[in-house]
Amino acid sequence: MSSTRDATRARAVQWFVRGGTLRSAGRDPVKIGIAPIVVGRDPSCGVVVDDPEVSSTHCDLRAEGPGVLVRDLGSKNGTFVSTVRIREAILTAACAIQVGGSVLSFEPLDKERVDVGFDESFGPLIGASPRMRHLFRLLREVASTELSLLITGETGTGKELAAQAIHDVSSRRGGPFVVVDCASLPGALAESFLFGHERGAFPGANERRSGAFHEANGGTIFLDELGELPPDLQPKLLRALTEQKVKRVGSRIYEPVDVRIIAATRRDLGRSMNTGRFRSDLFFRIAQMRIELPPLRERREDIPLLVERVCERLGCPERAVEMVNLITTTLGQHDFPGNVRELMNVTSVAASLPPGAEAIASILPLEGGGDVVVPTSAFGEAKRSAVAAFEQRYFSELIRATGGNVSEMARRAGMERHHVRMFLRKHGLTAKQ
Ligand SMILES: Nc1ncnc2c1ncn2[C@@H]1O[C@H](COP(=O)(O)OP(=O)(O)OP(=O)(O)O)[C@@H](O)[C@H]1O
Repeated sequence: MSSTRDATRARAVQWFVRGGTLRSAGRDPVKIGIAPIVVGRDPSCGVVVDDPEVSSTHCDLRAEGPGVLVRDLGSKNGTFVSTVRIREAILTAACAIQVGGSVLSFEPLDKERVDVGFDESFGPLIGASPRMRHLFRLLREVASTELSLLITGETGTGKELAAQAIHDVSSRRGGPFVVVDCASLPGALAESFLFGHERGAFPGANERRSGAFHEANGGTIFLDELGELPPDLQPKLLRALTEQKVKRVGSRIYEPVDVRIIAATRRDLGRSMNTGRFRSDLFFRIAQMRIELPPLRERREDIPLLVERVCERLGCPERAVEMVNLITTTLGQHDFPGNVRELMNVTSVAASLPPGAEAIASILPLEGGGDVVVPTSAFGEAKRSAVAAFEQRYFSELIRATGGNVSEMARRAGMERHHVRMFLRKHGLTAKQ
């Protein structure tokens, strides 16, 4: 470990999580560990509840540090913990969980130490937190299999990077890695884009074309934003995955393809399944293994390592200590909605200014600017007004720093352009100066 790292990072800690046991009538108890267990009516769920009032994917449970996190997945009739309807809750004591007309009983287990290993990277992904180190171990294990994977996580958590890294160490690394953004599939041509077409299949189809699945033959196809896949394509994709064969538009012949699927989504697909937007059979076919990339705010221990990496990349490793101190003190409470992308952008901008420059402080998304908090109003109200003041300052400063260029603002903030515009509208700010 380098001296810079010694100076900026705490040493590795062990990770303790507290799981539990879930019992349902007539079934063996199920142990809840770090991997999420879905409760629902769908036969592929980890805990199947045969009750018409239970949604196909009703809720899920997984072990976290303090206890078991239970989340309702947008079920029709709700999830209740000891008669209280919840969206999510941490269970630390024995309780009853009601789903539809059925009651499951939960019992916590003692805390268990999770073997997280010492690797602080997997390909280009880095992280020092126990959660990320545990994930790197998991990624290494699944990379050597042929399982299809679903990677979930907020924007900027490294989903695409993880998919590419898995491909790069898998036995398919000699083959292609083809990225398909399901959110921008070209309308009526989406099927042809994925599976190809025959000459004359539709107006403008002047020649026979291969699709993304043909291009990925022998390699990996990465389906980004899977939740946006148009509903009419979902059964066709399911068939392609199940049979490992695809049919070009305008053809009757199924051609074999040898492709591994990795998909990613920011959208909560549990909710999409319950509203009928996403097919549960396709979900369970793709999510043979699920990988969840945690938001940066839940693994702040990663910040120093990521900041160091940016300084190294920019060719100024000697500024790592200064940057880590600056960012951890100034952004200690910041939620990082743009996650690692946002942190890396903020660090790059700050490190590109001369040491000690006053401008550094002004480009950081300051947390209330160090204002003294006087608790004169209720917490919720005080927090709302502090957040609103922060947003106002952050976006005003961003307009100033970028000359009002929305694409640049989105890049620096680690957000989509439409989110930037939403904040500008909310605070009556105008982009172009
Ligand atoms: N753990 C990490 N280590 C190093 N770099 C990371 C890590 N996580 C994210 N990044 C960086 O953050 C940026 C965003 O990563 P990526 O595009 O993989 O995120 P994503 O989750 O796919 O985002 P989106 O949902 O917005 O497409 C990239 O520049 C990537 O290099």
